[in-house]
Amino acid sequence: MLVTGNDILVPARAGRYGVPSFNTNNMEITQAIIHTAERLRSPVMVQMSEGAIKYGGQDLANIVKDIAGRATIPVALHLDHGSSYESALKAIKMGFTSVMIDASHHPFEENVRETRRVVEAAHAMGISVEAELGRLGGIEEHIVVDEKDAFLTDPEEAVQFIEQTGTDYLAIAIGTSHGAYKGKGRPYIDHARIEKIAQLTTIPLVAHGSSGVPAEIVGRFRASGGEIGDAAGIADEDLQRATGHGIAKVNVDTDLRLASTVAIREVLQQNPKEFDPRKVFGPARDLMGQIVEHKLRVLGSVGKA
Ligand SMILES: O=C(COP(=O)(O)O)N(O)CCCOP(=O)(O)O
Ligand SMILES: [Zn+2]
Repeated sequence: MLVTGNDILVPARAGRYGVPSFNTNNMEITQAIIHTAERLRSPVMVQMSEGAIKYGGQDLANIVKDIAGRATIPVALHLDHGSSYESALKAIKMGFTSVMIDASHHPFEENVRETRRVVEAAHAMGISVEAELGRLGGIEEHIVVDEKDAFLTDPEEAVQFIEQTGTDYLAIAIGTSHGAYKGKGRPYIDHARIEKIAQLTTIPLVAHGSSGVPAEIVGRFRASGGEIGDAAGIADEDLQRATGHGIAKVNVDTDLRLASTVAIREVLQQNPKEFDPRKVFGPARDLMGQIVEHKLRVLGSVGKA
């Protein structure tokens, strides 16, 4: 059933498990996410960025809402990285049940103002809100403190921000970053910072940039003709530690992108005569389903629905 983000994330924070929020850009990705979560009795969030809305629009939102609405598990449709009040309102009109306003690149006061505006409007319509404080970016473990503090989320500021905005959940910068290159080797995650923020706050916390970029998928990506550099993702153990300390929403996009591309490349390479799209997109859906299953198990949300 289609629910709000709070319906999923408040229990997750209380239960000290994480719920993945997977990005979607088409029907097969959406099916892989929701059908796998339903099979494993897990709540799940499906998110569309502004790029996905540009690409699939109301058609794609309707596919997500329809599959979510018929599912027997809680599913939220979330706007990822909404860049403005207008973008958040547009998503709510499209039927999203959770919206992010990402004003983290603005100074604190402006971020508060922008976020509070969206919170007031969204709450009036029963929609949950995610905001962001601090800026994503991989950090090298040896990085000097003041530089690291320059963009990681300050725990005291987080308390102020939540009080002043009323946001339902908060994306925090803790060393993760978007994409396939999250640092040299195992990215450094500032667990002390997560635990400090969790001690001072009660709302669900969000980790962006949480794809694992599994070596096996990267190897198959290369073997099937893909070009990718020194890719690295977030270790499962880091996610498990973080979800035990307040992280309730875990964003994953890159892993699904890599898996779908690997499956498509492999099918076309091994079957040069193939041109039935179902024979190409079907295996992509299956491999993405395996990625979804792994994440649900790592984050501990299996059986929570
Ligand atoms: O946190 C993440 C993804 O993290 P990941 O790269 O580690 O999967 N996201 O919010 C996904 C952002 C996707 O935006 P766009 O559709 O514009 O490319
Ligand atoms: Zn993100």
